[in-house]
This record gives sequence, structure tokens and C-alpha cells, in this order.
Amino acid sequence: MLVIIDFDSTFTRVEGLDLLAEIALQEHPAREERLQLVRRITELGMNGELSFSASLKERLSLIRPHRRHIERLVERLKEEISPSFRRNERFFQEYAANIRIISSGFREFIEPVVAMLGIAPEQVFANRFLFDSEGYVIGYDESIPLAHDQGKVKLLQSWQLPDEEIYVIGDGYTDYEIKAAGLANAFYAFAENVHRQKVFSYADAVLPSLDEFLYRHKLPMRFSYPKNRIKVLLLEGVHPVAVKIFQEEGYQVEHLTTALDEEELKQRIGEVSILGIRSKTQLTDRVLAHAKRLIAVGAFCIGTNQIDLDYCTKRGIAVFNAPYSNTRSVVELAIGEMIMLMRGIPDKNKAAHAGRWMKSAKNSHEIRGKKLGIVGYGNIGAQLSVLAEALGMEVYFFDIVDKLPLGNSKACSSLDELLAIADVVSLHVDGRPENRNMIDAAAIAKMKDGAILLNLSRGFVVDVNALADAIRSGKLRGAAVDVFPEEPKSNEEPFESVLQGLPNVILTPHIGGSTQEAQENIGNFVPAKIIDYINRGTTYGSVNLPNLQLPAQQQAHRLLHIHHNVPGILAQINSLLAKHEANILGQYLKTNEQIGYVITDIDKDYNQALINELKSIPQTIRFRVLY
Ligand SMILES: NC(=O)c1ccc[n+]([C@@H]2O[C@H](COP(=O)([O-])OP(=O)(O)OC[C@H]3O[C@@H](n4cnc5c(N)ncnc54)[C@H](O)[C@@H]3O)[C@@H](O)[C@H]2O)c1
Ligand SMILES: O=C(O)[C@H](O)COP(=O)(O)O
Repeated sequence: MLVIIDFDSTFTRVEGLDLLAEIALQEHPAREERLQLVRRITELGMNGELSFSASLKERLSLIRPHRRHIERLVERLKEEISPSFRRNERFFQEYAANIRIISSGFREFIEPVVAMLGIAPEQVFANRFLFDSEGYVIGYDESIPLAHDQGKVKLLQSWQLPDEEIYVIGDGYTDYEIKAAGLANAFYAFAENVHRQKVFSYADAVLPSLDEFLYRHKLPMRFSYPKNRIKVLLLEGVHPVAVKIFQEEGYQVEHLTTALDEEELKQRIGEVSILGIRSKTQLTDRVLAHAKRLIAVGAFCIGTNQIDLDYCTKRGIAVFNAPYSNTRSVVELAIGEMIMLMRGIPDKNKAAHAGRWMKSAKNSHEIRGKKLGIVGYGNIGAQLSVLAEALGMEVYFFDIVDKLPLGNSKACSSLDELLAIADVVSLHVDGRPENRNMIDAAAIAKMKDGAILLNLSRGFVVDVNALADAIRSGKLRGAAVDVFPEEPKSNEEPFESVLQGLPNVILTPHIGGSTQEAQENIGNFVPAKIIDYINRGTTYGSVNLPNLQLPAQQQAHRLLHIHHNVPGILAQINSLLAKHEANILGQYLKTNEQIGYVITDIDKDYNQALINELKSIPQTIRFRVLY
């Protein structure tokens, strides 16, 4: 195999002559105009819209560089080697004999830069500057074929080409010309640094990075899998910071502002490796059955009841959420709503907008000294407890598990006890199915007359018909409801509820966690967890896989084995490692009721047969190798 690689915007992130122009024209009075002109001429040449020799002559006469400028250019270019080239140094070392750098740029700056990855001067084919006695460039050696139109083609035609396959990697039209002349098996358009649609249209394939080329041709590569092949689908308008983080990691990201229904999701999920959702998207077993490549699901919210966690676990799909990134936002809304409802603000506000003056202290109260009953003393419930006490409320709570009472709050021994005590009942239970209709007509009957109910947890926790009856009858003085049994999929769909139009009732469109602060926190938090799982295998914080926090790999290949939790799997893994004499550098194991997760770091030299045999262990759910 012979791999022909272009230099400007391929081996390095930039065009050498453009950068040389910036350096050489630093003090020039018409610097900006000249730089723009140089860049424009470069682009025209790259797209095949201006002959190469004309573009070269024009640019050199505009730049008029000196030797010292070229020395500075070399130092800058060394820092601009394309990241995927830099990280795949091993390929350049092991395949040095198979690589040629062919460029219409200049040997004077190409040679020292490609030498950084071990490429010798004999493997470089490029132009050569001509200097005057003072060191200024006065032209270039026109005897070199690369100085002319179709230069790369002419150069290759002059060679005794080997019988092996020839691949060209480059970003410009002149690279494609080699393939067009029948001198190469394929032309790969390199897209890590520039996107020239016209050039892409000529290419056999577009390479988002060198990893993709190495993966396609089974060559040694830094990563076990090219990141550009990882497709991320983000739904429900997750914060743009998440898009940025995934893109910076090199993944392909699609970002939609709405949820998708079951059928739409079935169509889309097949090729997706990472799915990001919020509370609306229902990730049922029927949808997940279509997910062929899904590695991880990010719930960009707290609740995960919308996801079939059991199914994900059995398929080895890791689910991560943001367990406390929007906690404070929910608590602040609950506090504000309590105050509004205690003062009858919803009705007074509506009246004032309609031109009616409702000044009265009747049925208006401070929250200070009132009894707040918190149902579900988790992250939100506990923080609400602290803030409510600071405002002078007397706090009671009920949780199905023992919880440390914060401040002066008091634990109730049953829900009924809490309902009978509280002036305000605020629901903060999680979305487990048993909590459906937890607050029904019977529960409301146990509440104090004139009490207030807040639901910012999950819509199905409250029987909304019973709540509507209680408001109409005056049993309850008011309610704030943020979550509903049926919620629209997007802002474009209509919203209907039996609670609409009732007095002293605040209805909000599930925005308890929808603040800039919370969404940005979540947008940073969830991608970090997922990327750590993909790159290192760390499951710490996963809501369904056994939690393991792993050290960084040191000179090792990491084998990740997820299997059904039956006796003897670890023994089987270790006997295969022994059989193939793999040197174990570290091993970690954690199980839950359903699955086991074994991570083994081994020395890089091992027999590939080991991998196939590990994959073939019965009960294996998922197997990955990281390096
Ligand atoms: N409205 C919003 O935008 C919004 C934002 C964030 C969270 N939420 C929802 O708020 C709820 C609470 O979130 P969190 O972060 O505090 O969760 P959490 O898991 O930290 O706490 C939930 C608590 O509820 C308790 N619990 C469960 N069922 C119970 C029951 N029947 N009776 C008493 N206690 C029970 C659990 O033991 C746990 O302590 C979740 O449903 C979450 O999805 C809504
Ligand atoms: O579970 C949550 O965090 C809340 O219900 C918020 O969900 P959202 O991100 O869909 O607003």
C-alpha cells in the first residue's frame, strides 16, 4: 500500500502560504487587503477555479517572504499538525516506508514539519523556493513538476508505480486529479480542517479525521474506534453546551428541539450511539429494540422513569442523568408558588390584567409560621426543607426510607399523618410506578380544609380530576401544578387539562428545572459522564449499570466485559486471559442483581484470538476494547 498525503490543510491545520503571508506581511501598510487576496487566491486554486501555477505566482509576488519568515513559519506549523495526525504517530512510525508527502507547497517548510512524525526528506515531494543574495524569495524552481498545472499527476506519471494499492488523502482539487488520472485506487477528501463541498463531491469518501482512514484500512490507530463514527442524537432542546462538548469530542451530533414519538424514534434510533433526552421522550422496550448501536442514554434531567431501565440494563446500555443540576431551580419555584397561593395572587393578577381592582387582605397569609409538609425528602425535598425553614415555615416530611431531618424539620411516620398536619403539601417523590395517583380523592379528603397542594414531581402522582373537584368544592384553597399526566410533545402542540380555569391554581408547563443555570449545568454534566464511560469505561453515576470509577489506562489495553450476572463468568474471563498469557495490569469487578461488569487492563501485546474468545463467552451482553 502507498499512502499519498497532502500537506497544507491536511497534514497541518492551515495553508502554509497563508500563514507565511501573515508572518511576512506583519509590518506591511496594506496587510489586511493583501492577506485577504492571498486567501482568496488559495481558495480559487484549491477548488480548481484558478490554474495552480497562476495561483502560486500571484501569491508569492504578494507575500515576498524572506528566509527568516520561513523559519518562523516552520515553528508555527509544528504547532499546527492536525490533531488526528499527531495522535496517530504509531501509524507513521510503522508505515513510514509506505507514506509519501506530495504537496504543491515548499520543501523548505514541509520537511522540518513532517520530520516531527518521522517522515524523511526522501519521502517529501514539493516545490523549492529560489532566493536572492539577501535571502528574499524571488521565485521557485520551475523544473519541478509540482510547480505546474497537473503537477501531482505529472510527478506520479514519472514514477515507477508499485503494484500495490495507492490511496490519496488531501483537501484540494489537485489531490483528486491523481485519482482522476487513474493513478490511485481512491481519493479521500480530508475534512478535519476545511470543508470544500466541491472537493467532497469528487471524493470516494470524506474523512473527518485520519482515524477514519486507519479504521477503514485496519491500520494501527490511537483510538479503538473512530470518534466520528459515533452518532449522537439530542432531543427536547438540551442546552447547546452539550452539542458543543460532543462535537469537540469528535462525534457527529444531531440536535432537535422537540421530543419524538414512538414511531419517529424507532425510525431514528437504529444508527444512534448516544441518545440525549429529557422527561418527555418515552424510551420503551419497543423503541429500544430498534437501537442497534446504542451505547449510552443521557437523561438531561433528573427523572428516568420515562426510560425502560430494565431493558437498557439487560442490553448493557448505560443510562446517565443529572441528579442535582436543576434541584435548586425546582425549589425556588416551589417557594415562590407557595407565597403566591397564600396571597391568592393568581386571581388578583388575572383581575388586575382585566381592569378589576381586588385589594383585600381576606384569605391572604404570610407563609411564616405555616406548616409545610414535604412528601419525598430526596434532593429537592431536603433543599426545600432548608429554604422553607429559613423563611420561617415549620417543616414536616414523609419519605418511604429513613432520612436525616435537616434543621428543625420533623419526620412523619405516614403520609396520612403529614396530610393531616400540613397547611401546604409539596410533592417531591420520584417517578416510580407505585406513586401513580398517590394523591387521589381519599388522600385529599385527609388534608386540612383550605390547604394548598403543590406538584412539581411527576404528573401521574396526582389524580387531577380529584384535585379539580377539591378546588371547585373549596376543600383546597389553591394548587400549583407543573407536571401533568398528559403533556404536549412540543410548544407547537396544544395543552389541555381539567385544571384549566380553576381559581387560585397556578399551571406551569413543566418548567421546574427550566432555568438557564440548570440547563447549562445539565448540559455540562451529562456529556462528561457519557464521554468518561465511552473513553474509560467509568460507570460512576450511571443509574442502571454497576457503578465503577476507574483509573486512567497506563500503557494498557482495557477490556470491558458486561455480562448477565450468573456464577463463573469472572473465572471464564480469567482462564482465557491465562490461556493466552495476557499480562494483567489491573482488574475491577462490580455486579448488580442483573448484570456484571468486569474491566481488565492488559499489556498491549496479546493474541487477537483472546478478543474473539472473550466475546464468545456465553452470557456476554457487550464487549469493548479501549486503547
Ligand atoms: N418539575 C420539574 O421540572 C422537575 C425538575 C426536577 C425534578 N423533578 C422531579 O422531582 C422529583 C424529585 O426529584 P429529586 O431529585 O428530589 O429525587 P430524589 O430521588 O432525590 O428524591 C425522591 C424521594 O422520594 C422518596 N419517595 C419515593 N416514593 C415515595 C413515596 N411514595 N412516599 C414518600 N417518599 C417517596 C424517595 O425515597 C426519595 O427520597 C422527581 O420525580 C423528579 O423527576 C421535576
Ligand atoms: O426530571 C426532571 O429533571 C424534570 O422533570 C425536568 O424535566 P425536563 O428536563 O424535561 O424539563
